[in-house]
Amino acid sequence: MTLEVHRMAVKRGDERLFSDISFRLAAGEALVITGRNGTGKSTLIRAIAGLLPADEGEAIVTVGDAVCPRAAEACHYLGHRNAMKREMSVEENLAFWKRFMGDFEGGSGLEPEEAADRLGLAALLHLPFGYLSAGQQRRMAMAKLLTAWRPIWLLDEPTAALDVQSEALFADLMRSHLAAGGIVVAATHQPLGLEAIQSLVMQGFTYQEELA
Ligand SMILES: Nc1ncnc2c1ncn2[C@@H]1O[C@H](COP(=O)(O)OP(=O)(O)OP(=O)(O)O)[C@@H](O)[C@H]1O
Repeated sequence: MTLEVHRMAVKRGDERLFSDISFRLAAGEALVITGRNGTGKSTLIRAIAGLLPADEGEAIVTVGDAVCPRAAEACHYLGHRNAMKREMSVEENLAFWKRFMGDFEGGSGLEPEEAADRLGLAALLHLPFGYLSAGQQRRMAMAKLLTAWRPIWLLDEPTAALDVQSEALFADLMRSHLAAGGIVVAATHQPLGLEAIQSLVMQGFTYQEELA
């Protein structure tokens, strides 16, 4: 499979934040988006996820020779916020996301217990999400990625609030995802611990692309 972002431009309000953003990733490849605050990293991730309209250009997902009619359906978005209900238990939150997201063709997600276990937090499944520490909450949000198979992970500052061990755990999860034929696009100010990743530096209205 491939993810191709073709000459994308996005406006917020009346202002065009960036234009002519293009890149192509194949199965097993990762891209890190960096750049100063406010240059549009989150906006680009959200536009690829289909959560914001592109002013120009588009994200195209192909599986084999076929173009996916709705690219967003191949994507799993993890934003700044964890997107979990504080009053519901961790298990209920993960079960909701599993049902809501569903699996994309070619894979199947884990049960909530197993996903939480992968993040080393199975013992907290019965607790309301709001009782967890900030780092535990972020790890549970990562468990969400495992409950439904979506080949393209779109991650916005995924490792914020994580300790060193959790960062390493998440790097392992990303490596497994890539090894299973997934694609990772991450906006981050911190190193992700992945080898041989592509890099896109947002520079406001212009940008430069380089291979790390
Ligand atoms: N709804 C909106 N209307 C107008 N401008 C907006 C809106 N939402 C965001 N912006 C502006 O768009 C710009 C890009 O925001 P974005 O969150 O994409 O930046 P970022 O590169 O991810 O920043 P950071 O590194 O701080 O997370 C910012 O200047 C922000 O103020």
